[in-house]
Amino acid sequence: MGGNLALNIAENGFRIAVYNRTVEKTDSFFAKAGELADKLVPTKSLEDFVAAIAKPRAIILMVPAGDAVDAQIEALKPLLDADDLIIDAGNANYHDTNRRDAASQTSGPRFMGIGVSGGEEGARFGPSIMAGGPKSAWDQVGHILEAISAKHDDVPCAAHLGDAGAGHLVKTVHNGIEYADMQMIAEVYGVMRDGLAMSSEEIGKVFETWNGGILQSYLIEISYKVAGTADPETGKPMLDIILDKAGQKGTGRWTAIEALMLGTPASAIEAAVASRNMSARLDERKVGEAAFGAAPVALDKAAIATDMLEAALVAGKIVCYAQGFGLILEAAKQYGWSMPLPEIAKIWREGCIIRSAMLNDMADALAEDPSRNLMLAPFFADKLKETHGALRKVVAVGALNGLPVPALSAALSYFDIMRTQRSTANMLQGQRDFFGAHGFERTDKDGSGFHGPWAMNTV
Ligand SMILES: NC(=O)C1=CN([C@@H]2O[C@H](COP(=O)(O)OP(=O)(O)OC[C@H]3O[C@@H](n4cnc5c(N)ncnc54)[C@H](OP(=O)(O)O)[C@@H]3O)[C@@H](O)[C@H]2O)C=CC1
Ligand SMILES: O=C(CO)[C@H](O)[C@H](O)COP(=O)(O)O
Repeated sequence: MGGNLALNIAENGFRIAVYNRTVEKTDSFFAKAGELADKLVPTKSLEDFVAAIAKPRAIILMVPAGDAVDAQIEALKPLLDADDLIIDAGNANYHDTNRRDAASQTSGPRFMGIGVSGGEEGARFGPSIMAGGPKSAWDQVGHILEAISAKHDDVPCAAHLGDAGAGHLVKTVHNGIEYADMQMIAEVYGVMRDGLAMSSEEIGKVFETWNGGILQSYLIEISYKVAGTADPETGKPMLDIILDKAGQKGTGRWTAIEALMLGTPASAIEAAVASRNMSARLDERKVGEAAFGAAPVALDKAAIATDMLEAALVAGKIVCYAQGFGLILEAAKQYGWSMPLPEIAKIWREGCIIRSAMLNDMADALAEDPSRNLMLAPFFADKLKETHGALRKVVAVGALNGLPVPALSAALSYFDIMRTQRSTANMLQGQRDFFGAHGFERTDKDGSGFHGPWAMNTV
């Protein structure tokens, strides 16, 4: 990622010094830089690297999140001036970014956290960039970040979103949405593979068709490419060769943790994280299959049409984005960050992993009213009215036939709960008051702290 960002910066006309702790990697990177070599200054020590940069310096770190970032900051600090700027462009936990931002304000150098999305290709040719930190830092480097970012109709997909960890929080939620979007695609893949006995190639063709419609997105595009690719070694579909154990580096989990901490619902994202955790327990799943038999039951071909799966995905996707934007809104309130929601939707339209046609409509809907639940914006409310029946059918057919659809199911439950005024939480409040005298509000009177007659009944 770091090497590709450096090449992107060089290609946009900025001279850039580069350093990697493994010197041979810097040498081979420089040797392969071709005509961009003129704009690159390879260095072999941190001292040489710092000396090669014009003051006030701006340094981008692209190393694994956590201890490596702290270690790199500590190594750089004695070599830098107070008005120099360190930019952490990795997938940092935003609480770490808040901490590093606070520390930088007492002793310098200045600090900025930016989220970069788009994978290696995005880093090289135009990622989406979510920046947080002091406005003065954005004023120093914003023009470079905008130049290297992806463009949507010539508009840069890079923006300053707020102070301290605001950029990394938005990148984390981006990844949480990425997890849910990917999981829901995997779930409809499962219905087609195990329920409808479709081949990988057939499923790939369905995804390809969907990519021409409302679901047009990078993730649907790569899904049809993954489904349609054969293993060069065996000639079998790649999907039949890839082990069904999903990895994760932590950003999806951080999103779920953050939602729980902020008390905002992100159930589709939580289901996606839990699904990756379950997928990783292959040994336990083998024992489970031996004990109970595999869950999936083949469906009658007429039980579900692929159009219905497409509509279910549309509904699920709207809910998952509504939850993601709701989480960003809640964090913005908590930290007093500006967090321009329409701007966030706009910078996700190109360059990043969750780029999709729907983000255009989301940007418009959030511009109308950023604090409204996205599913209530007229455009998305109409889409949900058209598609929630399909979501219900897919979840029901899945449940009845052992085809797990946890993220779609979580999305449906959220939709049903959030459109129902009278929930079942009165029972929870009654239980809480019974065992702990926690008190409740009444439907027929103002005020709080009312109690039921339980003590009397149990004496
Ligand atoms: N891969 C992706 O698609 C994306 C990754 N990211 C984020 O970007 C960051 C980098 O990821 P990526 O490029 O994929 O990772 P890589 O593992 O490919 O590269 C990591 C880099 O960090 C260096 N490094 C590792 N540990 C240390 C350390 N303790 N001190 C100093 N340098 C260290 C490595 O040096 P050496 O070569 O010597 O090992 C290498 O240059 C991560 O935070 C990741 O989450 C963000 C968006 C997308
Ligand atoms: O940030 C990214 C894309 O936006 C990275 O690709 C990220 O590492 C993917 O997350 P995970 O490894 O947990 O699936």
